[in-house]
Amino acid sequence: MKILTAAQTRQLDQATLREQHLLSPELMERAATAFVKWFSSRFAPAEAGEILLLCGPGNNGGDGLAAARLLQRAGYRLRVALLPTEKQSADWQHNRHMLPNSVPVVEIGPARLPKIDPSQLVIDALFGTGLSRPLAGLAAKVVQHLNQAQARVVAIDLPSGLFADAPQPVDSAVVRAQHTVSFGLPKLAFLLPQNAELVGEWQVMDIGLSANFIAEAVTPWHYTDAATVAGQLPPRPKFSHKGTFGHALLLAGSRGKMGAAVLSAGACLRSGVGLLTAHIPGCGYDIFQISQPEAMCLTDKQADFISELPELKPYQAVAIGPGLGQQPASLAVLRQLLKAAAKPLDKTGQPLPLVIDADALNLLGSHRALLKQLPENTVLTPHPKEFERLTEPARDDYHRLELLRDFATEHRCLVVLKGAYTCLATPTGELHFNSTGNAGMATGGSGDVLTGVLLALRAHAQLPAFEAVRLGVYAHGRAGDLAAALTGMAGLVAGDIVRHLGPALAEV
Ligand SMILES: NC(=O)C1=CN([C@@H]2O[C@H](COP(=O)(O)OP(=O)(O)OC[C@H]3O[C@@H](n4cnc5c(N)ncnc54)[C@H](OP(=O)(O)O)[C@@H]3O)[C@@H](O)[C@H]2O)[C@@H](O)CC1
Ligand SMILES: [K+]
Repeated sequence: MKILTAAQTRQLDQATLREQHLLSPELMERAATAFVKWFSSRFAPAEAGEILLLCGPGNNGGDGLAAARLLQRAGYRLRVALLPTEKQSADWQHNRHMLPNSVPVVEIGPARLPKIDPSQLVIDALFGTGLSRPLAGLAAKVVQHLNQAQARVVAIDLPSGLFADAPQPVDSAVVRAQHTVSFGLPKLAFLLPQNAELVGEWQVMDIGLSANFIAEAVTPWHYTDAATVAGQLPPRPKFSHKGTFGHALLLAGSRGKMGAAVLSAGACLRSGVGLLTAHIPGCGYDIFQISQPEAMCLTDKQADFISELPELKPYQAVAIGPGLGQQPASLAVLRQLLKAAAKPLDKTGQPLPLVIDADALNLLGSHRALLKQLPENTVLTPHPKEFERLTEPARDDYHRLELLRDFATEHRCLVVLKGAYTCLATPTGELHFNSTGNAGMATGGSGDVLTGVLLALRAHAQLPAFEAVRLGVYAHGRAGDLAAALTGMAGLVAGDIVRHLGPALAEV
């Protein structure tokens, strides 16, 4: 699914009207109907009590007025407070005219701010994608008044005052919504941690916007959902054997961190790899062989950390990093690996697929000259702190996305920036936000599991690099969601994610 800018969203609106021969109030009616459908599925009239609808001057306010009419017809009680302005949009005027007289309407003034109880349900239809500057004056005052009231707020399309696709000036007034009900496609602002408390829980309602326009729209931003990855995992042919799905090598573990190697290996095995060999420090031999009998095991001459790179010929993909530690000898192994992987090992001429995680990323961060040696399409899986070590501290979430895009294009690699809506940056500068996963996955070992999944999918001969990583990120999150449905978020441990990888991959 694509994510468009606010400007593209307006063009999409117009394209839909032209293509479907609609009058613009008809599209607004669709939006309002979709909003009311969501609203009534969430709040019964008795629970909602008297709803306050805050209404701005543009089409967002128009959506609000149309929704007010539909809600009243559905048995809800409400009052409307209008933000005074010189001009209102044509569709606003149409819907103002259509609003029955039985709905009380008042005009807001500096000395006439609407009364809001903490228990009140407020619908925010002040501003949407047409926001052209930060809120000031009376509009800002209304937003501050609303936020102070600590009422339950449902925003139409966007929390008012929030830019859909651009950074927010510090201290600008933005509605804090518990729910945001948007139309057509998700907005970039919804996916950034800095906006989480403003947007609340969000959903996108389908209002039949032009599929042709969306297909042709150019955007670096994408959202990976179930439809995106459906059918992407190649079927396992009847006459396949374990060689068909690749032989993966995992370099992981050090004294006290063998769990990372075990989890990563388990995830790799559960993600369809043909064969897995792990190269681990000597101290981990019993731990590893007992807990992962399906994997083969090579032990390093060092007991506590990895100091040797095995012969790479047998392998179709290599992952390095989980629980690795940052010993100079392990750095030397990373160095040798990058050098060896860059030389094509087989007749395809492609470099050996690599997945780099955890301490291997930290080693890259402290020896940045090595970044120049990353083979094309190497997969890096940093969390924000690890990413900062590879680049620089980000001023805000938008700046971090810029850094991410620049890094992936400069080093021609696939970077998986982990977090809520994990963002995959590609060598061509696309950013793909993932839809699956939950806060229960913010737990030790979760990243090691992801590395194992990606290792398996990169070893798969029929999956191109980008598709493999996008699918792996999605399946990892989905496995976390399936696990959390059983354990709850607090009770979730990384091993639960491993146990649900099979069902998650079966779904796609
Ligand atoms: N596209 C779609 O798919 C669909 C879109 N739909 C709906 O339309 C919404 C977008 O509507 P919209 O374009 O009329 O913009 P909206 O946010 O209502 O405000 C514009 C007005 O606010 C003003 N204004 C701006 N900033 C301001 C500020 N800081 N302080 C004060 N004033 C400010 C601005 O004035 P100006 O910038 O011209 O000075 C103008 O008067 C969208 O969010 C969705 O709800 C659905 O109906 C159908 C499907
Ligand atoms: K709004």
